[in-house]
Amino acid sequence: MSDNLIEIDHVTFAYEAGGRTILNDVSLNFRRGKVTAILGGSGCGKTTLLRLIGGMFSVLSGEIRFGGEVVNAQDQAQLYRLRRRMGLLFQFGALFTDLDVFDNVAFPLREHTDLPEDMIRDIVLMKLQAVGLRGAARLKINEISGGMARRIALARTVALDPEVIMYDEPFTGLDPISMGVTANLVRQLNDATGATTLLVSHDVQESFAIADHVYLLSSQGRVVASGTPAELSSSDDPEVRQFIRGEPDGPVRFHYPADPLAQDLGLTS
Ligand SMILES: Nc1ncnc2c1ncn2[C@@H]1O[C@H](COP(=O)(O)OP(=O)(O)OP(=O)(O)O)[C@@H](O)[C@H]1O
Repeated sequence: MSDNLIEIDHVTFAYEAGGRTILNDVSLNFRRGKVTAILGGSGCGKTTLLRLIGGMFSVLSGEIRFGGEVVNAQDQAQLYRLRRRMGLLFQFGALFTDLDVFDNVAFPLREHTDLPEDMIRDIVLMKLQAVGLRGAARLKINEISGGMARRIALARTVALDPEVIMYDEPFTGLDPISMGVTANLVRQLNDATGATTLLVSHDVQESFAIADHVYLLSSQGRVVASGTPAELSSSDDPEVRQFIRGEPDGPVRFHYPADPLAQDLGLTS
């Protein structure tokens, strides 16, 4: 059995035929049992990568393999089967506001399994326990904070014990304490369940704190660097350093390409 649960092998992708290339010959491996972070600026194709792993679109070239099986966006039966093994938490993973906390976490279990209600109850309480919110089981969604909502969404994502848990920007919009709590939970859920975690983020600090391995994507849809957080932190590559330190200008330019300002303002003769 390969060490990698998911392999992205020389993948090129555009949303429309002949349209802008979003991912440009990228290769990434996601090791079983590890937390791998995919970092990069806004619009570089991080979410797109998760969608491709989920088989929502077909790649133009290259291959995506999940557990050795080529993900084929055209094969609906295969996708249904594969997606059952994936937990996907998209940005602001919405909770159902007409259900309470307990029923939100129970939802995927009721929807996708024939488990009896007493077993569902035990699983839900265990998942809520794992995120520290068992005591909040009967609260309504409008009674909980944003940080709690994120933790409940995590509990719901792992309800079916997925082999891979994919998080898209799980830290967005959280205060620093909730962010730290959420980051630790992502790590703990990975380690406690033996799952493989993919974490898409542009938050360097939180991602580096919990990831085993990091990929940095460029705005051209290429892998700029990969390594452990320590390796990337000590990188001499100017683009890596710019991203990690959050510097506004560097190899990645602040200004979109333009004619000289003076020329645009009509100040040159
Ligand atoms: N359904 C779609 N159809 C066409 N273009 C899309 C679609 N979804 C995303 N894009 C474009 O693909 C590019 C990559 O988007 P993507 O959401 O993958 O980036 P990202 O790195 O996740 O960004 P962010 O950090 O802002 O979420 C963007 O330029 C976006 O406008």
